[in-house]
Amino acid sequence: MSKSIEAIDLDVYYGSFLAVEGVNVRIEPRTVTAFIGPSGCGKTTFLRTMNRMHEVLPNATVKGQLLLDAEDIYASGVDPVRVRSKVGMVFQRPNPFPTMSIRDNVLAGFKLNGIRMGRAQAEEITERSLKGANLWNEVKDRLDKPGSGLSGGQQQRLCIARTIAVQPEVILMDEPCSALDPISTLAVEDLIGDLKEHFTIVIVTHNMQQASRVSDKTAFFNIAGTGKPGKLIEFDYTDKIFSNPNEQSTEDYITGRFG
Ligand SMILES: Nc1ncnc2c1ncn2[C@@H]1O[C@H](COP(=O)(O)OP(=O)(O)OP(=O)(O)O)[C@@H](O)[C@H]1O
Repeated sequence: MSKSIEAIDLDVYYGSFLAVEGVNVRIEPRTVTAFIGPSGCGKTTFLRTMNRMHEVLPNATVKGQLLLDAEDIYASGVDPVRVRSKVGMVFQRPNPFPTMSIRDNVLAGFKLNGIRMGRAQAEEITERSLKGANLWNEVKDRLDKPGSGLSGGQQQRLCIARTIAVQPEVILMDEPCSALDPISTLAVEDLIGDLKEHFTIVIVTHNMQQASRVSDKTAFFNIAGTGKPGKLIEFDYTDKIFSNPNEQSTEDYITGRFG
């Protein structure tokens, strides 16, 4: 079941430094949302608040609310580990566990959480997740081989299989194609289109073509200068952002005038 995400007056800090200020945004279930904006405007920082990864850093804090459907994930008593099992994350560089087999990589989320399962269930989850990541046909005959033996694009799809294996509701992707060649990038972009049938997806990207190809809505973040907080400037349908944005700074950014 994919879920909506809503930020209400969200401020994000590293110690006393306010990195992102006053974000209000509502992301609908089963949509793809792209975060765009110049370097340092807080895209990754905000993304990492959505599964409570931000607070893993010392003195990193958040003010405001972040609702997953109706539940504030920052309310007292909420277990961040449970949040992270519902809100999965795919990183810039494919990071399969190098010595683990392809199968064990897919099942790693269960093993790390001490969840045991029988062989039949393990096989079922492996096949379902690899099919869901458009990787099954390429690896079904070598499930016992190490994940590190795959190409970069295959490794990234293996990481996506590992993420969807635990059946999250939201998938966060931080520049998931920046380390991939154009063919692998297209494979991952196609996959994102398939995944949104089941998941709510948020993707940080520096690639304007990619944002316009894969996303339903786009959030443009900007920063007034070094040391100033990043802010969400405009959030709208991707077609609108790329054809007729409301804000001059959005237009300047997407037409390459800065950033
Ligand atoms: N671990 C950290 N400690 C302190 N400040 C940080 C840390 N990570 C990021 N920042 C600061 O927070 C601000 C936002 O950074 P962030 O990486 O979120 O921006 P971004 O928009 O994702 O940039 P990029 O497009 O370059 O990845 C920047 O001023 C950055 O220097």
